[in-house]
Amino acid sequence: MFNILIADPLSEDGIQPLRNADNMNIVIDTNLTPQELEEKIGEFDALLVRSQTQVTRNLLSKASKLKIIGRAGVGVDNIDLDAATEHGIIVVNAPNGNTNSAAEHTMAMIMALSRKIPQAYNSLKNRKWDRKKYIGVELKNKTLGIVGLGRIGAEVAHRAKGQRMDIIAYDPFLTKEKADNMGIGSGTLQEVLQAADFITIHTPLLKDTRHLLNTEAFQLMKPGVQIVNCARGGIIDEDALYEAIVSKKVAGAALDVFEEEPFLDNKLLELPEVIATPHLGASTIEAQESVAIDVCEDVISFLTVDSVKNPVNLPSVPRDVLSKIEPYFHMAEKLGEFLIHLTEEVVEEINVYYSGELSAFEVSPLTRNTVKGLLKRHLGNHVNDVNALYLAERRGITIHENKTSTAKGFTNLLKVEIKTKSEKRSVSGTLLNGLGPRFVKVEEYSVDFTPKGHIVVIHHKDQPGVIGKMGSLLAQHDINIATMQVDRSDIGGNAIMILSVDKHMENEELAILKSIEEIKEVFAIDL
Ligand SMILES: NC(=O)C1=CN([C@@H]2O[C@H](COP(=O)(O)OP(=O)(O)OC[C@H]3O[C@@H](n4cnc5c(N)ncnc54)[C@H](O)[C@@H]3O)[C@@H](O)[C@H]2O)C=CC1
Ligand SMILES: O=C(O)CCC(=O)C(=O)O
Repeated sequence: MFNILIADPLSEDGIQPLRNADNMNIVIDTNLTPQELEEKIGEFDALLVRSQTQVTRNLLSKASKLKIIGRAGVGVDNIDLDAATEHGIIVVNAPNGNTNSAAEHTMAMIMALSRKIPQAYNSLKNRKWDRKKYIGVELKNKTLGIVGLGRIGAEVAHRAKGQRMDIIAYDPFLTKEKADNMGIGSGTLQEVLQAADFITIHTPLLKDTRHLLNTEAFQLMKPGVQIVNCARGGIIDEDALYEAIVSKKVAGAALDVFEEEPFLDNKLLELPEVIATPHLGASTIEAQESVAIDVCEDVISFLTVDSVKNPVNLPSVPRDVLSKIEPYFHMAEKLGEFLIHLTEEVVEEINVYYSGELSAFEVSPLTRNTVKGLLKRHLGNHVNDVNALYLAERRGITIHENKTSTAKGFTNLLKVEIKTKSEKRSVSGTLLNGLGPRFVKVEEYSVDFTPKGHIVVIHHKDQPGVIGKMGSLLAQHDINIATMQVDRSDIGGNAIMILSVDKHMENEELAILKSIEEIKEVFAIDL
């Protein structure tokens, strides 16, 4: 049974997939104080939130069972992603479900701002019939500057064109060609700020976008510019905006989001030029249902079959690519698990080589699995796909991915190599159609065995009688050899023996093998 905590209000229809799934114990508690949440979080496998609950490093340090955080929405700035990654907790969001609603809300804000609708409404409510005070401006032929042309920014552009506005956008990923195809202009941030009559922000809140609109940015703008923020508080420096409005540089601002949320007081609200909503961009029945369904489906899928559609702290791999590389996941992990047992030294470097058909794919999930397998020996089950690379990096291990299209006789080959201060060890595996994974090389030796069960790797001198001695010693200890592979560098040179035996080899049994003069190294690996 998985315990799921829903800590912010989610659409009841949207959480139906969770209610319908087997083994899910759902607790809905949207009134927990941060302290209460900290006390409870240790019981839960999954946490579902919107933008209100702050998922801090401190909270995550108490979340000993937590495997997944679902953010029913886009922005994940209320979740400490680094801490989640370090704890091996996957974060998923719902990037598409509220795009329309946020774009529609932005358009509603632009129109309400341009015609001073909230101010006029308030005045009328106060029984004043004032037609002179609330003269607005048309949107037609005005320039809308869009900062951040992702999903929502692009939807706003389409809608604003319907209002016959001219659009100019800035986004680090916006090419001239893409802008031309959308029938909009593009420019640098400075050009957009200088050209626009209305400016709307649609970036995430990141280190680079914090206070993107600050005093210097306001100075670049046209006098009388109007500002809309339906993205995140903090992208606009609220003090600078306040000054820009008081000095009449900015004629008006429509804000759905604020530096501090929720709040009871904010000096911007004292200004008649400011209209505001309490973070309602995604607050529609459709958006709430859609984002809740998306995260619930990912939570179920993660807890039951370990796959997700919208990971935030894992690379997202297209479904068709995933279906091609998925069969290699198990082998990648086993290669790592096997290889780490061939050294007692500190690993400094991991090289993963993808050859043959594998080289055509996005393989980073396989590298993660390999590193997970490598680290598991010393870090246990605490290491997973989410934190494997982070944990390796923190230990100063460098990781390289290499690809070649030829696979030396195999259709696909995955080779993993580790380097320590004084050693270099490697193992290669291939996936045989219908036969599953086979390990085909250990260091320079050609072998062929299934990475399963109790494996013994023996480095020895190529000399008559070694195999016999070893076989009889194992027999004396009632250890049955199931399979045996032997290869050598040259006659009388170094050789390797890979045994698969029927039981786990105890240290004393390994010591007996090591006592054979021609045997140089023995490793026992349980896969
Ligand atoms: N008010 C509300 O209720 C809602 C707010 N949002 C906010 O809207 C934001 C945008 O959402 P989406 O469009 O879905 O995200 P998105 O990821 O599709 O688009 C964000 C765009 O911002 C661009 N960007 C990043 N840094 C930039 C910079 N320094 N200057 C210019 N552009 C930059 C990115 O390249 C990307 O194209 C989200 O981060 C979220 O915080 C989203 C939904 C509802
Ligand atoms: O959960 C909400 O209502 C806020 C939505 C939002 O801000 C987002 O998706 O980034």
